[in-house]
Amino acid sequence: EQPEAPSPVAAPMRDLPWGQLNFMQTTDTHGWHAGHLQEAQYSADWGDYISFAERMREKADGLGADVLLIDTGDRIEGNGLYDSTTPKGKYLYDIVKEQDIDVICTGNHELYQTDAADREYDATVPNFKGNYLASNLDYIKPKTGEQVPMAQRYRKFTTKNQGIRIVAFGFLFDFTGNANNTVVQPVEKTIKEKWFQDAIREDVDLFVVIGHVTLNGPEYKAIFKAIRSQKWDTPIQFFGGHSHIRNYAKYDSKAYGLQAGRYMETIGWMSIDGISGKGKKGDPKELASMSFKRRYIDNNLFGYYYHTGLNETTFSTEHGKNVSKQIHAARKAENLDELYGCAPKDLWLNRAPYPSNDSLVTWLETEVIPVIAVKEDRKDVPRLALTNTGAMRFDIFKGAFTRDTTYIVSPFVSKFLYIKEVPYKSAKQVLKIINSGGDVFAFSDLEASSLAPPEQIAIKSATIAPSTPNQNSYQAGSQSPLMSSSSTPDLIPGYTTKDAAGDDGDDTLHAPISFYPIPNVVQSAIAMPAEGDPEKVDLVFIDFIKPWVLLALRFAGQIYGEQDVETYTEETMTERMVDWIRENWKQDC
Ligand SMILES: O=c1ccn([C@@H]2O[C@H](COP(=O)(O)O)[C@@H](O)[C@H]2O)c(=O)[nH]1
Repeated sequence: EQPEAPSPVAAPMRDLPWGQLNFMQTTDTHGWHAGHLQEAQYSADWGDYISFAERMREKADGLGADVLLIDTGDRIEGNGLYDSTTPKGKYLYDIVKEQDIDVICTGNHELYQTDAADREYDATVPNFKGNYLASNLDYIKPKTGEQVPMAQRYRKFTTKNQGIRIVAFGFLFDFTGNANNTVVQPVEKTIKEKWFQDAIREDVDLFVVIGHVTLNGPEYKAIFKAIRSQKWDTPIQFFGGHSHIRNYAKYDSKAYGLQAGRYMETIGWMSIDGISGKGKKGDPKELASMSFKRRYIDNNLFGYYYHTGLNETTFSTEHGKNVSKQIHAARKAENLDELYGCAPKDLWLNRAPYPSNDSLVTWLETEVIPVIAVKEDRKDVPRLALTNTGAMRFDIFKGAFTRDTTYIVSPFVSKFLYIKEVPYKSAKQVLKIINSGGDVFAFSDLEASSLAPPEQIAIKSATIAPSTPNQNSYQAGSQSPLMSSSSTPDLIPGYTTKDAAGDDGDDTLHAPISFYPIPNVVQSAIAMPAEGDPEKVDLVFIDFIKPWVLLALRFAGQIYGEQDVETYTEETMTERMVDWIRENWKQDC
């Protein structure tokens, strides 16, 4: 772990179930490869994860079992380690490549910006040659304009110890927000292609479908149906991503899906037993009693010690230690701990109700945007300024707000745009129309709900936890074996996942935390007349939501097009937010 990371947390644990074939999954890491430096529960870094994987593989060799590593994309955007450098990801690609990942694919974040997609093709694909799969994604070469597969479409391989024959695919959900140097082909279309139809007819022991795809979305349903149409009985293991949650799905008695959360908080663990290997047909009795089991591992060193049976002296491998050093050197070189201001209290993205004093969204809407959404030559013009809430990615904790925190909270490069002098009666309807996300958007490609943070895709209503101990009351110490909850009153707050297999998936017992839904967009009314409504306003909005704003305006009776939209600020919202923090928060925490 990084020297500045807090010590891991003592908590009751559940063991990992082992099978013939075991998987470890990361997804939506978003550059958090240094781990969480303000949360002890998730404080292990990518170097520790490398040590963990190496130790688990040693253990598997001893047991004659196999361990495969999976990563399902969105490795970038959302942390200073990626976003603070020029070019972005100056150190990240070399850090990520140190992990020995068996099957890896692309997320939507690798594709929003042209340069990020270029780097994916030029660095990550060759770094994981043969293991990087792009079943429905093409890249357009900048020099020739030639459209080529981003990486190979699928992979056929046999596991080392059990000789399990696998065909693996790597998908991306039907994403449409990609820059124009990539082409995402809808999954429904891809599964009709000859190469896919041939691949699902291969004689294998297991299909592994990884993807930056939610487990319960239409894409995996279609792939499951396609495979089952040819192989009614072959086991299928899906790995998902994108919605940032811990999740598990059952498609049938031999087809399951796992999704390992977000931001290096979770390492997903999946074990399969009763599978036929070494090309054997398998004992029908054994096959009938196949078992699929899952765990969500909290990413911290004490958990890693617990699961490997090792300790501070014996756990880390030289390789893992070197990668931790590499991360530390990168963080220092980029001065990621530079203090921008001291947050006076915790501000929660989803863990406090909106609106409320503890809501990060309320803070943005009422304190920050009214000050930063300003264009000097129009500063007195009444205006409505809108941003999507998904532009914010993480909570702000009381205390140091650093260069690193900036990108953790707001990594995007969006600027403010505006449409001049929009009739107020129409402009004021935009917020409501986008937030209700109703019929207006039903007939377009524009899902209004995708403007909120991704966690909200899966969780629609508030989950209110009974009062939990203060997070700051963490006690460092060693983790103890699982005991009944009545004998462990001091659980620390964290994930208490309920999924398709029940509520015993988390490796660490936590006290539950609350989750509150937030709107898709929020609005600040600025420089409004002291009395009455203005006739016209400038409608200011973050560039990411332009298509939604134009459509909502149309529904509100005003036809505007691209030609009517002008630049409002030269700086990004993130840059202006940092200026606000420097000016408004103390410098001495
Ligand atoms: O420029 C951008 C890009 C994305 N967003 C928000 O992020 C989510 C997607 O996040 P995932 O991690 O891929 O799930 C998108 O729906 C937007 O809400 C943004 O605000 N600006």
